[in-house]
Amino acid sequence: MEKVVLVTGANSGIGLALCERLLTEDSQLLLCLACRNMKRAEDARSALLTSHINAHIDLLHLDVGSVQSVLAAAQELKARYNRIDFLYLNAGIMPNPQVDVKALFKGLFSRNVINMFATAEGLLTQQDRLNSDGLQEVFATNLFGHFLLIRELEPLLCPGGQTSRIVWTSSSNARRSAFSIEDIQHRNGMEPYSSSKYASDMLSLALNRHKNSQGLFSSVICPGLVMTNLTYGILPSFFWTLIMPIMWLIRIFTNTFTLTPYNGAEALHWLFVQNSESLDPRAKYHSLTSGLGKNYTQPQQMDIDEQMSEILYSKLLELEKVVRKKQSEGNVDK
Ligand SMILES: NC(=O)C1=CN([C@@H]2O[C@H](COP(=O)(O)OP(=O)(O)OC[C@H]3O[C@@H](n4cnc5c(N)ncnc54)[C@H](OP(=O)(O)O)[C@@H]3O)[C@@H](O)[C@H]2O)C=CC1
Ligand SMILES: CC(C)=CCC[C@@H](C)[C@H]1CC[C@H]2C3=C(CC[C@]12C)[C@@]1(C)CCC(=O)[C@@H](C)[C@@H]1CC3
Repeated sequence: MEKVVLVTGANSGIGLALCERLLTEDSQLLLCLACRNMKRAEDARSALLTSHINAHIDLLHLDVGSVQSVLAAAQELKARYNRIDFLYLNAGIMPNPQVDVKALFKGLFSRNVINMFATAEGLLTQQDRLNSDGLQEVFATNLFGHFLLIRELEPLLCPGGQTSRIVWTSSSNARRSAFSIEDIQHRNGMEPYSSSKYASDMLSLALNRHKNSQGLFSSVICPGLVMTNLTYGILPSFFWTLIMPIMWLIRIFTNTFTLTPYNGAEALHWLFVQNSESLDPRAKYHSLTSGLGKNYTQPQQMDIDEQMSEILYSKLLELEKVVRKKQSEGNVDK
């Protein structure tokens, strides 16, 4: 039976590279590209079809940052498919990033330099805003929209007698100290990206606890530092051009500088070919590239508190109720 695979944020960067790799791995795949911009989705589909002429590629309009769009997309998916084998939750944003140049230079001459290049700890802040649903945009896009999608797709993800898999594109930038259980949307801080990725790590653990018995397994990965639209948005383009040779040089010494989307998608692809029983729910699977350019995947234990992940899960369920109520009231008003 052909596998049904859905990828969010599939039209560029790591998501698009993943699609390319999945089609090479399994030509029978039924691949669905879930994107917020249909022109970009069409272009991605055409690009994939040039190297995989007979591939079965569907498109779906999905803005994960919008409650209404997630609910409509889920309805459409339930009409189209009777199960989903793999759900890759890859769409993500890092709006208005600011690099702390002083901390960068200080870090360059410290013993922490390798960790700084791997995680950007202490280097990055972002300016977030409220979206039209009244949610913080980074939280809504990177975490909550995906949570709502999972909840809506439960009938397709837990069909009974079969296993399904969820894979989150998280980050090594996910940090416990950037997250507060009192402020899960990160309304009050300057590191919404780090907070949202830490929340996705915790949610994955909670999902495993609640859903493994129904055949649903969740994992998280970090693609390493990859040059994509997201990273190009962090510094002016002339600066990237200037430091690109340095980046490739650093790559010889740090395996986390995967740099290309193909390399960054390594752990996502690796998980596709693993059995669900062999997965560790507490591990983050890292895409790594050696100095000689060899790709591999390595698990690393996550710094997660079981109890806090359970509280986060309950808070997300509560928020789900609130947004659903708001949504149905909005529909009645129309
Ligand atoms: N690049 C890196 O070094 C790292 C990236 N990551 C994570 O990898 C994932 C992919 O990012 P990357 O490939 O780097 O960057 P890209 O910007 O190339 O890809 C992000 C994708 O997400 C889509 N997207 C953004 N917002 C929404 C939305 N509201 N609804 C639907 N789709 C949306 C984008 O669509 P559109 O083209 O329309 O904007 C795009 O297809 C992200 O989750 C990111 O956090 C993690 C660690 C490191
Ligand atoms: C090479 C020199 C001299 C400067 C570049 C410095 C930073 C711009 C760069 C250092 C570490 C990078 C990094 C990311 C972005 C760019 C850096 C801050 C990420 C935060 C990108 C998104 C992620 O999710 C992380 C895993 C990356 C971690 C490292």
